[in-house]
Amino acid sequence: MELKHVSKYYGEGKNKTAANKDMNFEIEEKEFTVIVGPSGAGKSTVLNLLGGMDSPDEGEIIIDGKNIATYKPKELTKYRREDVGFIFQNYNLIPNLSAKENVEMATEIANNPLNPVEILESVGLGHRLDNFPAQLSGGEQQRVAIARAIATQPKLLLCDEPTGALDYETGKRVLSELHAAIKNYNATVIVITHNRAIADMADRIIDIQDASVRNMEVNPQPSPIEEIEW
Ligand SMILES: Nc1ncnc2c1ncn2[C@@H]1O[C@H](COP(=O)(O)OP(=O)(O)OP(=O)(O)O)[C@@H](O)[C@H]1O
Repeated sequence: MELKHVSKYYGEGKNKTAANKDMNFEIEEKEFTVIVGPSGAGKSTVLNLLGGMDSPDEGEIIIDGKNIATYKPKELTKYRREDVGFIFQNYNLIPNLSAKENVEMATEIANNPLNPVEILESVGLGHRLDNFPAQLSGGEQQRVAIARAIATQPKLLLCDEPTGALDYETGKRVLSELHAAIKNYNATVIVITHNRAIADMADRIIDIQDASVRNMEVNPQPSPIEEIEW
């Protein structure tokens, strides 16, 4: 995928600010990419653009040879539903649905979904199928969110601070499950993080500052997750 001269503005007149300004980068398929940068730099904005939750004001976003920046709302909905999985810091589960029902929310509208029970078992939650989010730990809730996101095998897994609310060990487990999606079904994974240590496990590190790409590095030897410490 490639971003070419992407800009996104918020506000009008003298309040107009660029959340993304002439943003350019490329990501190869099946890579684990980490986006780092200070608060307010424009990381979530670019993730939302990649996920078709919003459209840029300028530039092109090329995914699988298609420029999604030109998509109409209906095409964007289809793209989000079929090609993208989202993971958020605060899990975003539906409180009054069980773990299994939360995953079924995604699989019921998908074309080739995995089995919700099997996918929950694969993230170690086979014994938690009927529990509600409030009955689960933070790490367990995030693993339900991962199960929900990967149950439709999206090409693109977009994660906004997925370990931000988790302790060290649980954070590592969540990262390892996100990484497994690359091997398991050829996903491309992009993770926003404030934790630069996570960059050691990435194939690619994109550093965003002041709404633009400050630096991009390809990591020739990503470390196994078990070896990363922070
Ligand atoms: N919906 C919006 N309306 C107005 N301004 C916005 C909106 N979304 C983002 N911004 C502004 O755009 C800039 C970039 O925000 P963004 O959320 O992308 O940063 P971020 O790097 O993800 O920050 P953080 O690490 O704190 O989440 C900020 O100045 C923010 O205030």
